[in-house]
Amino acid sequence: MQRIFIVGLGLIGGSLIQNIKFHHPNIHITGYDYFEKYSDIALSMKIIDEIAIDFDSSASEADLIILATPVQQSIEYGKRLLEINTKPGLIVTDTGSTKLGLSSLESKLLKKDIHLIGGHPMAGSHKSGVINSKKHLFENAYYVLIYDEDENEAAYSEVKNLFEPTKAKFIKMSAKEHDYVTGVVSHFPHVIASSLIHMNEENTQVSEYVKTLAAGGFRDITRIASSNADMWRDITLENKKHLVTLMENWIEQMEQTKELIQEGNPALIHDFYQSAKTYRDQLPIKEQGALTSTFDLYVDIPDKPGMISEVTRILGQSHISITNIRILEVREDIMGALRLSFKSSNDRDRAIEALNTFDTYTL
Ligand SMILES: NC(=O)C1=CN([C@@H]2O[C@H](COP(=O)(O)OP(=O)(O)OC[C@H]3O[C@@H](n4cnc5c(N)ncnc54)[C@H](O)[C@@H]3O)[C@@H](O)[C@H]2O)C=CC1
Ligand SMILES: O=C(O)C(=O)Cc1ccc(O)cc1
Repeated sequence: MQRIFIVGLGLIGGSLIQNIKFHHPNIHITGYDYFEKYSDIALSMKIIDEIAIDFDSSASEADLIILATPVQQSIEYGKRLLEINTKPGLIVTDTGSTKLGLSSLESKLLKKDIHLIGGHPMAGSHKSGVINSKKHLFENAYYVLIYDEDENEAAYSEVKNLFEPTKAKFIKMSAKEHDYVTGVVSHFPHVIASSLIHMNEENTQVSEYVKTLAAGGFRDITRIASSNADMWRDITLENKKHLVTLMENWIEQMEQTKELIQEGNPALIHDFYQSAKTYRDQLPIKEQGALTSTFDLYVDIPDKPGMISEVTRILGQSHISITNIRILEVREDIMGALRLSFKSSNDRDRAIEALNTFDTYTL
């Protein structure tokens, strides 16, 4: 493979291409973004070799195209490929959070000797843009790959081999199953997170403290409401059918929950929380997944002077970089916890070892 064309130089496109550039410096990478400034940034970061003048000319020279734009834009580019001249055996993959729309073009593209392998790296962040991209972003995350046609098997292996150094865990799935599952685990929770924020804002009319006291758990559960609205508009439109069904289920469940609260039976209310806790506690949350993008480590620190600098000193001595540090729940009379973020699981493992005189834990 000699030439890759990446369309959409944002968080995901930027991260993927950084990884490819690092492991395959000889592959020529052309980049294109709707906003010129993002192409300029990507060029200055040296993660692309050249900025495309337009989609058509760079697409016609490419051996592999990566579509990393909001999903509806990627579908438009997929359709455009049916209209223009492309190299024989061209491979196309995307990074979109929904898969059915683009994958429905697979057989048409195949007739033009274009091999579509849908892709969805199930890792990311509420932060967008090439500036936040990093080559480790997909380490240990699930990466869904999608194709239907037997003739696309070789292209599937090629895409998988190219992305293997990301250290993602590849799963092959149908587009239909993918859109249903991600609707449940990712898209619908985004709707709820944004709705909770709207609810908070409406209630500030009753008391301003609703905003002031919105910390801790409320911030955790609504973090993803800070995501890019263009991206979530497209995901919502593309996965509308599942989202409407999930919303109906949710409304029904909320009705039952309302009755549970109105009835006020302590044992049943306890069971409501306990059964949720039991199920959540056995989710595979230790692994990097769609809900985490950094490798966090919690360190218990006695509330006495110098403990935080002691932790950072030990890590510094062991040459382990911290990407973020946050102090949680430190009050005068209790132990505090430090949340340290690392860029890879390896760094976190080394930190656990280096901090062996402290109690450390991961969630
Ligand atoms: N953010 C996340 O956590 C994840 C996002 N995805 C998917 O990856 C894709 C990209 O998402 P991000 O990188 O997060 O978004 P982003 O907003 O960071 O980057 C998207 C880039 O595409 C550019 N763009 C928009 N329309 C364009 C067009 N018509 N032509 C060329 N460039 C265009 C934007 O200017 C932007 O630079 C989306 O389809 C999203 O659903 C997948 C996994 C995780
Ligand atoms: O910010 C988060 O934790 C996310 O939810 C990241 C994310 C966003 C979109 C995807 O398709 C997959 C992962």
